[in-house]
Amino acid sequence: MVEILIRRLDEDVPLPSYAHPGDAGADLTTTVDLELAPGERAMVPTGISLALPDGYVALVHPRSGLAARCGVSIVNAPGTVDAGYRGEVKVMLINLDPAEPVRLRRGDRVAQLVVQQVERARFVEVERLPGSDRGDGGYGSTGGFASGPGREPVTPAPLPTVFEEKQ
Ligand SMILES: O=c1ccn([C@H]2C[C@H](O)[C@@H](COP(=O)(O)OP(=O)(O)OP(=O)(O)O)O2)c(=O)[nH]1
Ligand SMILES: [Mg+2]
Repeated sequence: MVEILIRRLDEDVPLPSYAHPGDAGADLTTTVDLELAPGERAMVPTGISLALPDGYVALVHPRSGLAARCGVSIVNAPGTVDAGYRGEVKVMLINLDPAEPVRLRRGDRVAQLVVQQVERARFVEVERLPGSDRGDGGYGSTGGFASGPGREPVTPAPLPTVFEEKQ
């Protein structure tokens, strides 16, 4: 078990806690009351900052209960808390419900922190990559969608290039 140094930025803020032994995610709470209209997002403070050991990351994951009951998710899920980050951990909540606003109170559990070891990579540039069974097949290349064929992945339409004369 890894030890993580933690600072409370707000009195009474509970430390992240695992609801059950064996849980992967430790719950984070909001330090503010907030209301999110349908489609609205907010950067929600958790009142804690961390010093993760080198080689670790903390990922800010949504809670499935909030998602299932209220349609609340995290815009950048999972958020990445880098080992060197010493600022307040924040949660970018979004209300994806098309009709209902959602109200959250200070102390409500709004996200869960998953701590993981990470591998750092050295990126080695080459002219040609080694072949593989999959090759460049992706984005549904193996089939199996209920909607069947005929629906293509959405790709952005190119914007017309506008040249502005500089004076
Ligand atoms: O859900 C999140 C995501 C990020 N962070 C903090 C910790 C993280 O180390 C820092 C930067 O996050 P990220 O690298 O995802 O954002 P960026 O847009 O790349 O910003 P930067 O240029 O500061 O790296 O913001 C959070 O508190 N919560
Ligand atoms: Mg970054």
